[in-house]
Order: sequence, then structure tokens, then C-alpha cells
Amino acid sequence: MKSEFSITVLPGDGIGHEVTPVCLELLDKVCKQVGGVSLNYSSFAAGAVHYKETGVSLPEEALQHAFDSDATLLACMGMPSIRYPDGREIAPQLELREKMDLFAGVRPVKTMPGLPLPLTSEKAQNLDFILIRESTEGLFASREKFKIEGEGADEAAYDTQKISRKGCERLFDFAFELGRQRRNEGYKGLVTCVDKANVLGSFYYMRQIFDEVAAKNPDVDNNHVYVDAAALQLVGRPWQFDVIVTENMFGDILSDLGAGLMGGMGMAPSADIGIEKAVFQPCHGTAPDIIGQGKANPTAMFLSAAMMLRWLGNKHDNSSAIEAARKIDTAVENAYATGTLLPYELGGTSGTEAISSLVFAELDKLA
Ligand SMILES: NC(=O)C1=CN([C@@H]2O[C@H](COP(=O)(O)OP(=O)(O)OC[C@H]3O[C@@H](n4cnc5c(N)ncnc54)[C@H](O)[C@@H]3O)[C@@H](O)[C@H]2O)C=CC1
Ligand SMILES: CC(C)CC(=O)C(=O)O
Ligand SMILES: [Mg+2]
Repeated sequence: MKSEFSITVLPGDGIGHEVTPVCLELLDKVCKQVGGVSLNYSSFAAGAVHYKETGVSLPEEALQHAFDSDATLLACMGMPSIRYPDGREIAPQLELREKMDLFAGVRPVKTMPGLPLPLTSEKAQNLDFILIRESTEGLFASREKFKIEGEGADEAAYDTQKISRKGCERLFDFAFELGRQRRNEGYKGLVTCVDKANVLGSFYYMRQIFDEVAAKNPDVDNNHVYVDAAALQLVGRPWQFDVIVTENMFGDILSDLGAGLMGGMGMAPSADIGIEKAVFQPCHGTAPDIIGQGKANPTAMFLSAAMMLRWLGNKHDNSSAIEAARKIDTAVENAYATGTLLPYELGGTSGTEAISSLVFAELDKLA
């Protein structure tokens, strides 16, 4: 059984440099407490600022290390002021997902106790569902082929969506397997395909493949919801969902909505998972409006690190890593259950220091 894991660490840009150090501190603490699992970190500079300084956003050495290591922990990348000549922002996290073929963007929506959430009903305060965002194709896939055609009044800009059979089949296989696993754990086990198959042929194609995969998984319930209706239902009756599976950009948008249901971007973890490799990173960006102010909530990064430990533990049959993941989840939950934390995103004054200190203290209590 493997117990030592090499981890590629990419703090990225902006608040990535604030949430990464406390996350590594938490990981060290939990690994020491549990025993039987140790992480060796190698950190690399990558992102928008690195691009500005060197002309390279994702150094070859960092990419190679991500391929060779057991897992990658990434904070966030991008700066609105740093762009490619065609106007797109520098976003090497997208390249990482594509090059490592991390097709399943797993974005849990699980509320914490003790927070004044925007939806106040009891059901909405106890959400626990998962959004899976396809992460290697969709509307983002052809961004480098963006083109402007025509002239003057006839000028028009085009981006093209890619939905492939292979991309859909592996994504939906993953979603149904997760649905089955969740059903066995006592959840609804309902897989919902979110698309726009009423308007775009590419989404109708995607829906047909979803139905094919659904037919091969008759033990797992499924349904379809158009993306506009899904946005409404996520605000109106979010507890009805269990596993949502959708295209890259729709998932990008809806996962921020999911973060809103949890109390903000600082609460929303994620994992980009492929066949062999995975990258773990919060859903949030670099938060230029709060950089250097101590306001960054590290919770999303902590929970992403827990997802990493669970994935490593399951992959390598290491129960200590799974135990460490469970301890992080419990420490975070207990910290919020005290009712003393109110992150800036919810109008409070709990920042990086207050949140991490309380989570560390709760972790110590689990020893
Ligand atoms: N996965 C990634 O690396 C992502 C990168 N980005 C990039 O980040 C930059 C900023 O993008 P935005 O649209 O402003 O999204 P953002 O997620 O950085 O910020 C949106 C809002 O949430 C707040 N926020 C985000 N994370 C927070 C945290 N941990 N604690 C407290 N508040 C937090 C910010 O202060 C801001 O008000 C852009 O360059 C964008 O492209 C955006 C989203 C994800
Ligand atoms: C560059 C962006 C697509 C990143 C993002 O918004 C995300 O990962 O959710
Ligand atoms: Mg996003």
C-alpha cells in the first residue's frame, strides 16, 4: 500500500498565495495526526503573473511534474488585466484540464451549518448534491480558434462548441457511477442531464448519448432539465437535485450558482478528475477585489484538499488518507457549527486567519 504521495502545488495568482500556505499547513497537521499518509509538495509558479513576467503561463516543468506526481493542488489563476493578444485572459488551468484529460469537473454543493445562507428553508440549509461539469470540451474547447469574420456592419465573432461522443460517454459513465454510489450511500441517486437540447443540435446530440448511457444503467434514476429551467430550480428547489451533469460552460456558470447557495465562492471546492490523474482546486478565482486584505476564505481550498486525500486514498487503497479527508471535512463543519464564523462574502469579518485558526483548533480536538 502506498503511503507517500508527491503533490504538485500551483498557488497561481491573487488570493491563491493566501489560501495555499494555510491549506498546506492543514494538510501537514492532518497527516501527522492520522499517520500512514505523507505528502511531499513541489511548488511551481504558473498563471497570469508568471505569463506577464516570463511569457509562459504554465511552464513545461510544472506540467510534467503534474503528470508525474500523484495529484495536483491548484489554488486559482488569472488576472483580468493580463490577456493574450486576442483578448482572452491567461487561464492555464484550462490547458491543464485539457492536456491531462481531466474530463469530470466534480463540484459538490454541500452547505455548512451556522451560516446565514441566502435560502432560508430547512431543506435549502441542508443541501448535499454534486454538479459534474465536463472540463475538456464544450464551448471552451475551441477558444483558440476564435475568429472574427466579415467587415463593418457585417462583422461577427464566432466561438464553436465541441461535444464529442467519447467526451459524452466517459462523462455520463462517470455520472451514473457516482449516482449509483450515492444511491448506495442513501442519497437519491438521481442523475440529471442539463442541456439546451431544445435549441442547439450539439446539445440534442449530447442528450441522445446521455439517454444511451442511461439505458445501460437502468438501476440509476435519471432525468433531463434545460439549463434555463435548471437555473430557476437551483434557486427555487435545489434539494431536488442529486447528481447534475452538464457541458463545460453551463457547469462553470451553474457551479457559481451552487457556490452562492453555500454562502459564496470561498465555500465551494472542486476536483477535476480523469482516468488516472486529478487536479484539486477551489471553484473560486483570484478575487482581485480582496487581494492582500486577509479576507480570503480558505474553506474551499481546505475542502478541495480533503477531496484530494479521499481520491488518493481510494485509488491507492490507503485508509489513512480517507480518514485524513474525513477529519478535514469534520473540522471544517465543526468550525462553522460554532456559529462564530461569518466570512466576508456573507457580510462578516472572518478572513483567512480567523477561519483557518478555528479549523486547526477543531482538528486538534479530533486527535
Ligand atoms: N479556477 C480559477 O482559477 C478561476 C479563475 N478565475 C479568474 O479569477 C479572476 C477574478 O475572477 P472573478 O470573476 O472576480 O471571480 P472570483 O471567484 O475571483 O471572485 C468573485 C467574487 O467572489 C469573491 N471571492 C472569491 N473567492 C473568495 C474567497 N476564497 N474568499 C472570499 N471571497 C472570495 C471575490 O472577492 C469576488 O467578489 C479572473 O481573472 C478570472 O478569470 C475565475 C474563476 C475561477
Ligand atoms: C478560467 C475559468 C474558466 C475558470 C473557472 O471559472 C472555473 O474553473 O470555474
Ligand atoms: Mg468558474
